Amino acid sequence: MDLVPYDEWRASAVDPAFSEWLRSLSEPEWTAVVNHPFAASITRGDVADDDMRRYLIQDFQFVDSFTALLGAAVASADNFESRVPFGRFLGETATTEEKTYFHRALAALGATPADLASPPLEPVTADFRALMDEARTSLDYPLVLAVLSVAEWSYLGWASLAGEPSPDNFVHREWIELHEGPVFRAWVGFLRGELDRLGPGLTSEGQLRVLDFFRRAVRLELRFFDMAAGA
Ligand SMILES: Cc1ncc(C[n+]2csc(CCO)c2C)c(N)n1
Repeated sequence: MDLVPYDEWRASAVDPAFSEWLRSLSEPEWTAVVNHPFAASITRGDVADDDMRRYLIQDFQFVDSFTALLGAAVASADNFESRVPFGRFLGETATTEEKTYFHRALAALGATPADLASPPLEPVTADFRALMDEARTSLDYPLVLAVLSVAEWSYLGWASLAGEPSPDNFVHREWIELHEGPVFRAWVGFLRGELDRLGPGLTSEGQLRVLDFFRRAVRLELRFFDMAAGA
């Protein structure tokens, strides 16, 4: 979508939230991520083991940089109240659930310890890690938020489309469960709320910089699923 400045867009928007400006200006890629055939295949539980293994091996490398970026959010947030949810998420999800899921799922798919420790990176994985490193080293809280929100909000998007029954295979079922439900929804709501709180007060250049990071992250999510689908 065209680059309409936030103040101009807000005047005629149904939902004038800053996060909604970021999302709607990231179309059509946003919708392509949420409705991606690979994600739909996860929700049906019919991704082939070889494809799921390749995706999760690359994603484990993604999650490593993502976890480092959560640390940058703790460090760069503008107040104590905001630091706490990042610290809680780091402790509860990133270091426990996600880690045990990856280890169990990749073992079940026949991956080796080397596949987890230092696999060859696909170009999109390297590019995504570079964007997260750029946000992390900027220590600019709205930029950190932009990249984190895309990762979490877009995953909530496809996982929310999962129907019943859940797949029997735990590799598929738990990957869906990690990305939906009330706790994950509240976490995404918190991230969006932070963007909505801070975005409107940025200069128009600052707002466009946040949009640039947001859009780059959305394009990388799309390329990541394309890679997983073997495209
Ligand atoms: C390419 C890619 N984008 C987003 C996510 C979503 N995600 C990343 S870390 C994390 C927290 C722990 O669940 C979540 C939900 C992903 N896994 N892979």
